[in-house]
Amino acid sequence: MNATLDAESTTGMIHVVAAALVDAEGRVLLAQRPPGKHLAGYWEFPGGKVEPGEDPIDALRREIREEIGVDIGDATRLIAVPWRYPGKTILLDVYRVDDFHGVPHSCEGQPLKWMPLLSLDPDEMPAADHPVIHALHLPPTYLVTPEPGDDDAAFLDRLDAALDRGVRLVQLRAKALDEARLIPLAREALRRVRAAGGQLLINSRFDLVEELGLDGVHLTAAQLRRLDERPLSRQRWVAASCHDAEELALAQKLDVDFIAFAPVAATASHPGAMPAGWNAFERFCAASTAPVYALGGMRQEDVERARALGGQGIAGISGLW
Ligand SMILES: Nc1nc2c([nH]c(=O)n2[C@@H]2O[C@H](COP(=O)(O)OP(=O)(O)OP(=O)(O)O)[C@@H](O)[C@H]2O)c(=O)[nH]1
Ligand SMILES: [Mg+2]
Repeated sequence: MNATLDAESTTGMIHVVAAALVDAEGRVLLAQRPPGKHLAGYWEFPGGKVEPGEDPIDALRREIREEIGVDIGDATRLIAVPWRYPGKTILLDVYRVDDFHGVPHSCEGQPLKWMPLLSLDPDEMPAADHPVIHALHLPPTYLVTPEPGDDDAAFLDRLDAALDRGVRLVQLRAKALDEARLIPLAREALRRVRAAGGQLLINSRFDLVEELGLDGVHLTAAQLRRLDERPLSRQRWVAASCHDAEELALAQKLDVDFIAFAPVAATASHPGAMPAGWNAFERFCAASTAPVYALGGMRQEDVERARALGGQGIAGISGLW
């Protein structure tokens, strides 16, 4: 269940590096864990334990050479998941590798298979890998719409412009609209987001997700306090906003798929809120098992910084709209 780790419990954590090796067709390589080992039979990302004093990237190169006989080029940080199994706590530190030399083959007798990114099946992978699947599916930017004003047509034009710029994950945040306006607006926004190959979540209103065929809900921190179980099936996204470690624990208890941590920097949309800063963002990402977007005062240029600190990317209202 909830695998949030506080500072004390991270001591004794086994640091495991693993590679999501992605080929030119967008397939990812999985290896089956051998009989008799921890989590035998599950399909995992190739990798293994970092040796004492070893640099994680060196460990990744070594493990990938030993296990599947390929040399890796650039490896980009994807997500590090702190996870507690009975009797064993790991930090599953996963890198995405699109650049590798050689044809992967089984060096230790383990079965290998290439899976299309969108067909990864959580049921056949270890629990610590479930957030990694999400991190592979989520884009680096997450657009949160501003409150629609009086002009729906102008709002939808701005949405189209964001989609044209490459935004693929959108949260419709329209808390002030009554249903007579909200429902048709959500339907039209969904049509446009889908036409661009994107996904649309709605703020708060999980009750509308199935009815409108939306891709999920984004919960407020207040909802995290009220709900006692995940409001939607695993087939839909459940995201949440968090401001501190206490809210992270609530989000993880509800098993949310990803998180927006706010406010990282000062933002015009929430002028009274005290920015938490990048150091707090990095600590929050390290404690979270779920992918985390930086929210609050973010601009496109901040994507790399957020990723370098262990985040999924940036979420934004004004900076992406
Ligand atoms: N490589 C890898 N390990 C994972 C993944 N997910 C996950 O929970 N693990 C766990 O992380 C640890 C990886 O360690 P490992 O590959 O070095 O070790 P092992 O258990 O195979 O055996 P060993 O101790 O004989 O080397 C195992 O406990 C494994 O169950 C994953 O996607 N890739
Ligand atoms: Mg291994």
